[in-house]
Amino acid sequence: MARLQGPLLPFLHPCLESTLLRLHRPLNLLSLSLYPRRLQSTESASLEQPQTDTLSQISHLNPSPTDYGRTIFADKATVTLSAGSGGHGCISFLREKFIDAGPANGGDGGSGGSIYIQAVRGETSLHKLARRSIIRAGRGKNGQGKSKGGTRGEDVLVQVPVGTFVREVSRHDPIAEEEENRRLEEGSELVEGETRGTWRRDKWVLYPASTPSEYATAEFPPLPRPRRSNLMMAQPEPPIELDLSEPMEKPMLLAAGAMGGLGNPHFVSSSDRRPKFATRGEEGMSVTLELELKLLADVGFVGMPNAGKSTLLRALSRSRARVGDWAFTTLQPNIGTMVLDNSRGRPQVQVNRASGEPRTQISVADIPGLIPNAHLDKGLGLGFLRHVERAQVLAFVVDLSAGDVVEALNDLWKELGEFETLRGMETNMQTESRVVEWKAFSRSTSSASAHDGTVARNDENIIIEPSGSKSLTALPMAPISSKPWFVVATKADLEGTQANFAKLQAYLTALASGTVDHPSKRKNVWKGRLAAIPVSAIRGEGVDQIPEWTVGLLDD
Ligand SMILES: Nc1nc2c(ncn2[C@@H]2O[C@H](COP(=O)(O)OP(=O)(O)OP(=O)(O)O)[C@@H](O)[C@H]2O)c(=O)[nH]1
Ligand SMILES: [Mg+2]
Repeated sequence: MARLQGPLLPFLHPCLESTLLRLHRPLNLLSLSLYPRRLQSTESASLEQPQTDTLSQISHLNPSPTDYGRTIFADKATVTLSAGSGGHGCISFLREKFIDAGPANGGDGGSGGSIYIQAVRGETSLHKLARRSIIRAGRGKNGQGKSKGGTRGEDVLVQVPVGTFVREVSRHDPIAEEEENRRLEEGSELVEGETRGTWRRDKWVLYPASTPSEYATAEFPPLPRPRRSNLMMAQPEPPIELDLSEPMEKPMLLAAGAMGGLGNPHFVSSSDRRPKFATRGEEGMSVTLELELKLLADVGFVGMPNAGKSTLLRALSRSRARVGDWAFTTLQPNIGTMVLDNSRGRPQVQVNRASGEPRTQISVADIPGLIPNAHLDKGLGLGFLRHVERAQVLAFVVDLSAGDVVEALNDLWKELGEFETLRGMETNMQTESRVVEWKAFSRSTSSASAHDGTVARNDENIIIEPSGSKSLTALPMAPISSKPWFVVATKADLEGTQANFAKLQAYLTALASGTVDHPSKRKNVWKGRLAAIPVSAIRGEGVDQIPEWTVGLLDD
């Protein structure tokens, strides 16, 4: 029998194979009961399909604290994008049989690579950019002999989540600087013995194997003007400020690569038939940008620690957010995706009323828990509240088993209201510190300051906003109280939660009719239809209503 074992056995002895399988089956079952973890593996799947499905469903919604996917998240990033420099021009001469000193045939250098940006669905965080402080596009290759131009440098595409705001912090544009230098030089008088255009020896390349002394004494013609590629015309006007709130079909140019240097045929003249120099490629520009996620997700879960937000996210999406029965299990937002499903495994297409874009999914953010006095930076504090501002619709997740839900909802709203008040004060202080005001300012200073800051004139006051300070102001966000919201009352599977839910419903009815004040204590609050959805996230019951309700609010 031992000799008969092997991969060919089923082909050679099909009758033996089936008997062997029958013999082995009880053994397999035994090993499964010894290692319960393997119940979810493929072996058991083929044996008892329906039971495994329920088991994996249960383990997905009630996982052990160690069963989670690590989330890496960053909502801000500062990166310096450096466009590729051009390759150098080449110094070469034609050489063939019977032609030992032919004409110049050095190729031009290739232009540098450019940097593009594209907002795409599927990206949810800026962490990939946050850990890279510099992004460089490829340098153009140098020109070669036989009039071969250098190849272009490699382009770089930066993909960011939809809802990213991009602002320029600073830029270094060598071509603009050189043009400015030339302008100043042309305006000045020539010093005796100086010839124009040769002042930048470092812009030239000499033939290979030339010595430094030859380089120092070589005579160069006037340096050609710095060249800008046609692509540079498509660059956004500085300072860059982009609100990428929609997915982009095509990437957008941010920084175009610099032009390559000129090969030696460009410098052939009647006096110098065989020029032994070429120009270096232009230096690529670099621009430092601050990227910030303005829109985190379509729906944001707001709740006390341990309310069951992460479990709810697991029930709504395929997220593997960490769940644990202690406070602050979640420290970074987890973003999940709810697929708008017609229950037949095919996404349902709904048209987004605002943009006309087809909508097949909704992104959901499970935000860390909020505790009383979070607005004073307690718990995860202000960092957390920033995420709430970035959701389009808020879902207040309240635990039906943890005391009075109406009180919990009021506490949550109180924190949000206090945060908004603080936020307003902060914005005012920021504006005040940035704006320096002079009364009866003389007009002559305006042109000088236009170079390094912006000048605005309102009647007799002139306000100068110094651009020297690199910190950008906080992004303007929609007020939290103006966002559509609803309540998800979770843990409805637990005993005695019905009365609590009834109380919540009565409160929302009173709120809608205006008999009680809005819990945020703010004016201009959102006045839509209020709803409380009872769910048991751990059993995955009642959660189907959430996508439907959210789409309604998003389209409102
Ligand atoms: N019975 C019951 N328990 C639940 C339900 N949802 C969550 N839990 C339990 O509540 C505990 C906390 O759940 P989490 O999902 O981690 O709560 P969270 O709001 O994300 O907590 P933090 O991340 O710490 O803010 C876990 O032990 C869950 O198993 C539910 O619907 N029913
Ligand atoms: Mg959590």
